[in-house]
Order: sequence, then structure tokens, then C-alpha cells
Amino acid sequence: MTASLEVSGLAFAYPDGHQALFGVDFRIGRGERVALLGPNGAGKTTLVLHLNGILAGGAGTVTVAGLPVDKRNMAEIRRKVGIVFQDPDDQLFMPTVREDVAFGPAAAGVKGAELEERVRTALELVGMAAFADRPPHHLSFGQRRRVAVATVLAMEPEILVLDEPSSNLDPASRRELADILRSLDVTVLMVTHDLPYALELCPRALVLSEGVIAADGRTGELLGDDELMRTHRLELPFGFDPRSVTMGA
Ligand SMILES: Nc1ncnc2c1ncn2[C@@H]1O[C@H](COP(=O)(O)OP(=O)(O)OP(=O)(O)O)[C@@H](O)[C@H]1O
Repeated sequence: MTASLEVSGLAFAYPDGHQALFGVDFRIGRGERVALLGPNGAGKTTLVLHLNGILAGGAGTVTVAGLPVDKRNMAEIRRKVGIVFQDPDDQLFMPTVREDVAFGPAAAGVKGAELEERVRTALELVGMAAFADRPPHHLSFGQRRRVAVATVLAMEPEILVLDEPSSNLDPASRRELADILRSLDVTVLMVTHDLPYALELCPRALVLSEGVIAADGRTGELLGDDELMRTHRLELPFGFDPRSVTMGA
């Protein structure tokens, strides 16, 4: 399988000397959906910020679709790695939804009919085409999150990275977003503390703990491993049985 993402020997210490990553290795094939799990402070955000070069300077390499993440390739890397941050308001700042979704591709030089097509397709993929002319701040949180996903999809990324995509969503919005994510033909890396959501959406999971990959395998198997879960402070909701979920892979 062609790799969308390869992380090799990635280590990183913050300027204050705090070491957050200690040699992280994994590979994600094109079209896979992978959950990145781990307790608070495990290094998940630090890892994600290396995927598009926001953080750099430690040891090891990150490669996206064969292209190394480094200063020379930054513009192309930022197009290939689409990060949807936890707070949609960090990503929406234009007067209308349409302008927000057009912003990234327009900055990358896409214009005219192609730009319109990109915007239309991205909004259709997240079920928000009818909202194109609305100001983002008039939308509900769940709708703003979907538009934030569209802003990233409009870049036609190689890999979609989602930080806590289910946070602050009501059950119906949570399910609708899951259906949208499952329908997309894109590689997904999803950082989440919502373990049932990880199980529903991602056939594979990585457990990051104290700056190393502690486990990499089938999500259902990892969540069913009581010893692994306890060791890395992962807890399923009360009464939730990972063996009872049929996954929509
Ligand atoms: N700017 C910073 N300077 C120094 N240390 C930092 C900085 N940002 C994060 N850290 C430390 O690096 C470690 C990893 O943090 P990180 O935010 O990557 O964890 P996380 O797995 O994303 O946690 P959470 O689940 O709470 O979001 C933590 O110990 C944190 O305190």
C-alpha cells in the first residue's frame, strides 16, 4: 500500500527542555482511517504539529506521500496535510461560508471555475452546500465544525488530521459527522479521547503514551485489552463493550 504518512524516529523537546516525543515510528497507508489515542500529555498534539511542520527541529523524519516535511516543501506540505483543529472558530474568519472554504485553495492559486467547483464539492461532501452564503458565526457549533472540515477538504489533502472531531457535538451531530467522515475517500488520522467514536470510525489505532507508540493495531483489539488500557490511562465509558460494536470500516 502507498504510504500517505511515514513518521520515523521522531523525537522532540520543547525549548524549555521538556521532551514530549521519544522516537515515534509508524506508517499510514493511503485511504486508511487511524485513531491516535493516548492520555492527556502523551504527546498527541506535539506529534500532529509535526505533520505539517508547525513544529520541527528535533530528530527523525516525517514524510507525506513521499515528500519530506521540511522548510523547502512547506507550501506543498501545508496543502497535503489538512488539519481540522478542535475549535472551528480557529479556522473560520471570513464573512461567508463560501469565502472561508475558498480561502485556502485561492491562496494556493486556484481560481475561477475550478475554485467554485472546489468550494461546491467540499461543501457538498459535508452536507453544507445550502449554507454557502451564510456567515459562519450564525451557524451552530456542529455546522461550524462541518464547514471547518470543508475548508480543509477544499485543499484536496493527502491526509485529513482531525483533533477531537466529536467534542461538543450532540449525539445526532456526532453521528452525522461520523457518516460524513466514513464517506470520504481520504486518509484520516483522528486524535480523540472518545474511544467509542474511534472504534466506530477507525479500523486501526495507535496508542501514544509518554512520547512513544505503546500499541499499534486493530482498534477493537486494543480497546478490549484491559491491561493495555489501564497502563495507558484509557477508559471506556461505563458499560461500553468494544466487542459489541460492528465497525463501519
Ligand atoms: N509549549 C510547550 N512547552 C513545553 N512543554 C510543552 C509545551 N506544549 C506541550 N508541552 C508538554 O509536552 C507534553 C505533551 O503535550 P501534548 O499537548 O502534545 O499532549 P497531548 O497528548 O496532546 O495531550 P492532551 O490529550 O491533553 O491534549 C506534555 O507534558 C506537555 O506539558
